[in-house]
Amino acid sequence: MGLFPTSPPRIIAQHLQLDLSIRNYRTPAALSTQKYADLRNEHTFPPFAALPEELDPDLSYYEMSGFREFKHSRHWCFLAEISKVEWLARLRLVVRDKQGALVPVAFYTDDKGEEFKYRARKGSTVMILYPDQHFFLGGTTGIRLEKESFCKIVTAPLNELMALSDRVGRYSTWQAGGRTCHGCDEKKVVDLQKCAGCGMFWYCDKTCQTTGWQSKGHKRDCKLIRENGLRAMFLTDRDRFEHFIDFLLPEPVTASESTAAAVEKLSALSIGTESGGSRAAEQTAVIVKTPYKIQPIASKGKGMVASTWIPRGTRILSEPPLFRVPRDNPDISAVDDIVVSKVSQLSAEQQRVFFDLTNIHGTEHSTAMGIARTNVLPLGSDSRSGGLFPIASRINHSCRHNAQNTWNDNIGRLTIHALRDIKWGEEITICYLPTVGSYRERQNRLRATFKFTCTCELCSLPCVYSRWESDMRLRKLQKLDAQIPGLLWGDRVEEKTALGLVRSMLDLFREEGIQDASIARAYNDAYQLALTCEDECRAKVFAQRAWEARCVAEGADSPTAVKMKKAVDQREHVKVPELDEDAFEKWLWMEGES
Ligand SMILES: C[S@@+](CC[C@H](N)C(=O)[O-])C[C@H]1O[C@@H](n2cnc3c(N)ncnc32)[C@H](O)[C@@H]1O
Repeated sequence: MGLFPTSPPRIIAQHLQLDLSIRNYRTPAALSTQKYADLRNEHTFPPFAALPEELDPDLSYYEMSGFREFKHSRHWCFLAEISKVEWLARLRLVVRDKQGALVPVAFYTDDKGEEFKYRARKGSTVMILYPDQHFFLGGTTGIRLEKESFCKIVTAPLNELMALSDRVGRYSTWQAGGRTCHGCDEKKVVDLQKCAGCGMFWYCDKTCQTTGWQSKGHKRDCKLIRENGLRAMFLTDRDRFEHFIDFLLPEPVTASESTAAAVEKLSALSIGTESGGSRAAEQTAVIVKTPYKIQPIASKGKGMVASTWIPRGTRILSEPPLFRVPRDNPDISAVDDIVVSKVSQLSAEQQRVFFDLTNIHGTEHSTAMGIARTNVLPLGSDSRSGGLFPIASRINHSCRHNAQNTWNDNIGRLTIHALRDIKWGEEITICYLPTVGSYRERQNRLRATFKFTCTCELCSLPCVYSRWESDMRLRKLQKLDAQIPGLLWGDRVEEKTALGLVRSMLDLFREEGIQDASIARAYNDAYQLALTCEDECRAKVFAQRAWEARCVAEGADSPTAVKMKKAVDQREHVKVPELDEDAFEKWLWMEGES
C-alpha cells in the first residue's frame, strides 16, 4: 500500500493564479515548434487504473518538496464518457474511461455539482484535471472532485473526441516538410488557408474547404471545437508544470452561434496565409462577426466583453480616430480650445457618440476636454498626439491585460489584438500604463491619472507573498530593461552575457504571465545584439521570433512587423543548425559555450 501508512502525505498546491482558463503559456519561440495534444496519449490522459492513488503519491505525477510533502510535477487530465447521472445530495456520475472501466465521480465542489447538473448527459465526455484514485467510505474507488474549474463537460462521446484528436494530429500539426490540406490531403509548405471558425484546420482553397466541410466531417468538428473551447485544450503544454491550469466554467452553448452560421455559408476562409514554412500567420485568425460587446461592467462603467471565443493573435478591432489631440502641449487651456474646436467639426451623430464617453474630470475643464483627457489613446509609443476612439475608448485597464492596443501607421487605425485566447464572456482589457511596475507604483499612477483603484487579477493576488514575488520579478525586469541599451551600444558587446540578460527577461515575462509586445521588443534586442556581433545565424532566428511576436500583438501589417519580416527575408539563405528543440535553445542562447 502507501508509502506512509501512519499519516497521509501532503500534496502542496501551487495555485498561483486563480481562474486561469486553459491557455498557452509558451513564448512565441516555443510556439514555432508547437504540437497539438494527442488525446490517446495515456501519459497525459491516463485511464483510471493509471491515476495516482490518493494516499500514495506516485512520483511519475508528483515530486517531493519536503518531508512527506509533494507537489505536482506535470499536468494530467482524465477523459471518460458519462454513462449515468444521479443526484444523491450531490451530483454523482458513473463514467466509462478509455479502457472501458466504470468509475464513479462524486462532486464535492462548493455547489455540490449544481453547475454541471444540466450539462451532464449520458453520452457526453467529462474531462477532469489532476484527479487521483479516491477510496470512498462505502468501499468503492472513484474520483472525488473538489474544484469545479477542474472539470469540463464536452457535448460529444469519447470515441468522437478520440477520432477528432487523430484528425488534429494529421491535419492541424505542422510536420517536417509542411502541413496537410484537410480537403485534398496534399502536404504543402506555403499558401494554405486556415478555417476561420476553429482556427485548427487548413485548406488549399475554397474547393478544398468545401470538401473538408461537406465530405470530411469538418462541419461537425468545427462546431465541436468552437462550442467546447477545445482548441485551448489541444494546445496546452502539459509536460511543463508551472501552476495549475483550470477550465473556465461552462460557456453557454449559444456563444458562437452567429459565427457558426457564418461559417456554415463557407464564407469564412481566413486571410492568414502561410509563407516560407513559418506559422506566424496562423496566429492571425479572422473572426467573421464583431467578437465583442460594449456593456456595463461592475464598478467600472462600461467595458468591452468577448461575445465569442477569441483566439490569441486575433485582430479584435481596427478603428480610425474621431480626431487627434496633441499630447505634448503643456498649455492645458490651449489644448482645451483645440478639442472644443475639433468636436464642433464632428457630425451630429459623431458628437452624440463622443459626448456619451466618460468624463472623470468633472468641471475641471470643458466637458469636451474632460472626455478627451479620460479617453485619449496614444498614436504610437513616442507619439506626440493621441486619438479619440468611440469603441476602443470603452476598453478598461488591467495590469495583466489580455489585449494590446497599437497605433498602426500603415493603415491609419488603432488595432486591438488578443494576447492570449479570450473566453466568451471574459472582459477584454488593455494596459493604460507605459510599463507595468510594482503594485504600489501601478496603484499610485492609476489613481493619479485615471482616478480608479485597480482590482485586476495581478493587483488582487490572493496573498501578500505572491504579490511580493510578482513585485520582485517586475523590479528585476525594470533593471534588466535599463541594462540592455548599454550592452547594445557599448564598446565591447559580449554576446553570451548580453543574450543571457535577454533570456532572463523572457523567463521573467513567462513567470509573470506577460504576453504583450514586450516579448517582441526583447527578441528585437536579441536580434540587434546578434547583428552587432555579426552573428547572422542567431540574428535570423531572433528576427523570426520578433516578427512572430509582433504578428500576435500588432498584426502582420504593423510597421514593426513589416520591418522585422524584411529582416527575416533578407536572411533566407542563412542556414540555422538542425537540432532538436532543447539542443536548439541551448545553441541559440549560447548555453555551455565558454
Ligand atoms: C477610457 S475609460 C474606459 C471606459 C469606461 N469604463 C466607460 O465606461 O466609458 C477610462 C475610465 O474607465 C474606468 N476604468 C478603466 N479601467 C478600470 C478598472 N480596471 N477598474 C475600475 N475602473 C476602470 C476609470 O474610470 C477610467 O478613468
